[in-house]
Amino acid sequence: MTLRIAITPGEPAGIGPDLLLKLAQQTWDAQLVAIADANMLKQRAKHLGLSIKLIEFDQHAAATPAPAGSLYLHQVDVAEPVELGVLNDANGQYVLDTLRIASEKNMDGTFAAVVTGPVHKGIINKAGISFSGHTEYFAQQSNTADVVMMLATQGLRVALVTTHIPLAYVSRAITEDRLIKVASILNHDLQTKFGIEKPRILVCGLNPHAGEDGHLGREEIDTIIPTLEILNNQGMNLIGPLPADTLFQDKYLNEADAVLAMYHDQGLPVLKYKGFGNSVNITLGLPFIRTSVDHGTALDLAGKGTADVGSFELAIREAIKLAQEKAQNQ
Ligand SMILES: NC(=O)c1ccc[n+]([C@@H]2O[C@H](COP(=O)([O-])OP(=O)(O)OC[C@H]3O[C@@H](n4cnc5c(N)ncnc54)[C@H](O)[C@@H]3O)[C@@H](O)[C@H]2O)c1
Ligand SMILES: N[C@H](C(=O)O)[C@H](O)COP(=O)(O)O
Repeated sequence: MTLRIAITPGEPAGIGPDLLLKLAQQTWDAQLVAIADANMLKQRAKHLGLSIKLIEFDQHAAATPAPAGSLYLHQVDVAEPVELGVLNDANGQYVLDTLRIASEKNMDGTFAAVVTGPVHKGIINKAGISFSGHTEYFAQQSNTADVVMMLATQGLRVALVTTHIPLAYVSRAITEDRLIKVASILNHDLQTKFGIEKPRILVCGLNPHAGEDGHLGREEIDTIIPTLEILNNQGMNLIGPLPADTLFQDKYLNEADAVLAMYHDQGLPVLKYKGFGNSVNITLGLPFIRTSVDHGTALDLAGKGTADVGSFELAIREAIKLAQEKAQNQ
């Protein structure tokens, strides 16, 4: 059975459309459907010297993969013409509309997964729409209280307790409740989506040297250690809290299935240093499959044809793989 995968190229002035057009030059083992503006894609293809045939998406027709050099399209109009590398808040609503449609059509079963290209959070907010990231947006749209951001590259998976919040709020956001929910979703999805029977998860402390017995902060003693105890008593295999500056060594990572970091810039710089361009962002805990790139809009590279397709390609491959496994298990 051919599965349908929604693709949102993201910010139209960034590299998302370039990468999708490049990837549409090959054939895929799924029906990829771009949710985007046709004229914007055609103009970008022309600029990049790529040939592209856009095929109107009909969800009632049989799902078939597009031939190389073509792409199924669900039309969403940009509000204003797109200038390469130049953000325009008039198109903020367009970006959000592509995400809303992808979400709705994953929820109703039209698509088996969504792969998202990079969006610019700032310009969406400048357009008057409160937006902190796809992870939070899809959670809200699907009425899911708790989801987990996990990025994965060869040999390393990093999941986050907190995502796109100011650093000043992180300590307050690390509660027993949040830790239990995040660790449970991570543990469950490592078992069900990645086939790991009893995941071994390394948990970072929040403070330098995991708080140094309370001398450098008390979150470990007051919240993290007691919560890990509760979860380990329930059968999980959580190791920590460990000092985040030294846990990212092969001798620890080789024995682990994932690292749980307390906040965005504790875990992701390590992951991206190891695997930028070869990593995938997966939202765990959603009622549908969502993968994404490991990079942003790279406005400096839009239209140049030099942006690396590696992460977008991996995100599509991972979405297809997860969707095929889900279909087989249903
Ligand atoms: N998945 C997403 O939607 C996502 C992910 C990360 C950042 N962002 C957003 O992107 C915007 C810009 O963020 P940023 O400047 O911190 O990060 P960025 O990833 O856009 O750029 C950082 C650097 O990496 C380079 N780079 C990025 N992608 C590349 C690629 N595919 N090939 C080669 N080089 C690449 C850029 O040229 C730049 O030098 C922000 O609004 C941020 O929130 C979105
Ligand atoms: N935290 C992600 C990263 O650094 O790659 C990125 O901001 C995208 O997050 P969403 O998938 O929630 O938009």
